[in-house]
Amino acid sequence: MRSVCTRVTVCVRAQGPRGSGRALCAVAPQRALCVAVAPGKSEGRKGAERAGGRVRSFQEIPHTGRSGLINLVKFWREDRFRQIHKHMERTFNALGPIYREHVGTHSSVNIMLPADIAELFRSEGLHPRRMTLQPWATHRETRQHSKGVFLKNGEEWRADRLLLNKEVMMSAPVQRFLPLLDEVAMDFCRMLRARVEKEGRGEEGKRSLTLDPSPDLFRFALEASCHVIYGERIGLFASSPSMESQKFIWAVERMLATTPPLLNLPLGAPWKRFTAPSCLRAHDLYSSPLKASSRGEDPEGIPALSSSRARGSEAAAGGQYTGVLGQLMEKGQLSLDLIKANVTELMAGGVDTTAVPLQFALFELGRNPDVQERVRQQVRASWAQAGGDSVKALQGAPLLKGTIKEILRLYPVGTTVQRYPIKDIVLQNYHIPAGTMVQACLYPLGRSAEVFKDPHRFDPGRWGGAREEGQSAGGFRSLAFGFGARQCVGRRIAENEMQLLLMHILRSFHLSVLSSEDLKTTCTLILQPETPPRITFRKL
Ligand code: HEM
Repeated sequence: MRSVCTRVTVCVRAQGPRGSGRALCAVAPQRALCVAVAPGKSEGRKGAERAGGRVRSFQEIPHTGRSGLINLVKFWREDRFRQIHKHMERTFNALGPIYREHVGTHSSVNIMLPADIAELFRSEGLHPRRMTLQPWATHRETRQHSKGVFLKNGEEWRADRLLLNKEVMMSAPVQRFLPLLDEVAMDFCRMLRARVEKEGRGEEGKRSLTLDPSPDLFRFALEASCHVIYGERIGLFASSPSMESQKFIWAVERMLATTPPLLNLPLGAPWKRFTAPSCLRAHDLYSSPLKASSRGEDPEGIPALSSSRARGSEAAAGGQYTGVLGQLMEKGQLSLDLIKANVTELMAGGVDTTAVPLQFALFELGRNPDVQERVRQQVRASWAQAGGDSVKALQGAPLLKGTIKEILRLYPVGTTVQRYPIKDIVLQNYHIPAGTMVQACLYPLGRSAEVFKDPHRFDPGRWGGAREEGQSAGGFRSLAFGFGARQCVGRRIAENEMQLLLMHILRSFHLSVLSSEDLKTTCTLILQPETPPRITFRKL
């Protein structure tokens, strides 16, 4: 063993509301400490070969400090939770492509190279237990979660997930809900155009306005999710949303706000806040359409949504699309409790996950005018060819898809994807026992020069056609939505929602930013800008 001076890293597991393997909050204390590093630690596969074919033991994996307790204390004291992505990047640079972390009672093995990630996913690892967000979840379940009890990807989960996939992942339902997303995206642009015209500067018809679009993007994502999930608009772009919509928005906001603390500390104060009367009311309200429909009576408080149920059956009879909820209820294959759970999870997972990458996308397009123009040209050509049909136009503009992939490469919403291999595996020629928590670290992967040519360049074209980097070298480079049976169930909603919005924005506005400095980012539940970027929208 040799030893090098590096910073100690501490991590804790914090699974996201999407079951998304929001993996780590970590800390790199400022004081440099000496940590043991195994031979060959930074030499990757070459080092492994030099070990003479012997598979090295788990203990030999380079690590960031042995005492979980000390690490945990430092972790809290130094408040490094928020810089976990940067910390991981630094640690890989210091220790090589695999390292262990130990904090409190949690430990993980971290990897970042596509070949290792492929090996991990092929090993059919178990997924961290899907976090139970529903208000009707028992406290016992949450305790189990905190103790690290994990469910297998068992039959019950799989059956539930396959039914859900039929409503949100497969091509036929996606084609049916695309117009719903498109309607919201067009409304967003209409609203923004009116605002630029009213509040902007410059001559009429060419005015520009600089603003922080994050609150509007949040409203867009919430409105779009509701439209797809409930088949109903909640009126967030209306000049004055109805009282019922306001209550619903409040309920969703409360649910989103009270969930994150639970993920790290399921017991104690955060749990009390989560179950506090006001919050429970929020949850009740939030799920009341379902509760009421299960009682066979009109739900109180949310006429907009209750009427949607009534209209839903009429619409269904007329062959109209009734939203994911309507479809699940009509088909009746899932119990009402499971429908509630899934709808809650879709709502919890579907708002900031898309609103935040859209902030990054507007920023990157704004600071890369040439790229912006290339994407716009393609969008315009495709729009003209599609005769103004948004859904067809999307297909003819692959740079939009490339833009989203590129944004998620540079700014992955969840910084890691986690698995527990069900059998022993070998990574970087180290033995990894079954049941070890292994994390694919997406932020360092996306910014690695070993994996991407010129990784800091924003280049949506790198994902297109023959040049597609993700494919050309064996894949496992674009993993923001996870992988396999457990991949993000909202993926098709998210991809299409973001692409449609960007398409309409690029048709309507030229984007620029005041400063092209890199954005400072922070990792709370998801990776986001420390301060939302201000964007200048100039009417085209
Ligand atoms: C850019 C947007 C998004 C990203 C990057 C993202 C990312 C992820 C990731 C990494 C996972 C875990 C996958 C795995 O472990 O293999 C996940 C799971 C999940 N996501 Fe997303 N997500 C996004 C948007 C959404 C949206 C819009 C929804 C809902 C409409 C959603 C709902 C979920 C749910 C319910 C799960 C758990 C699935 C399961 O375990 O069965 N996500 N997401």
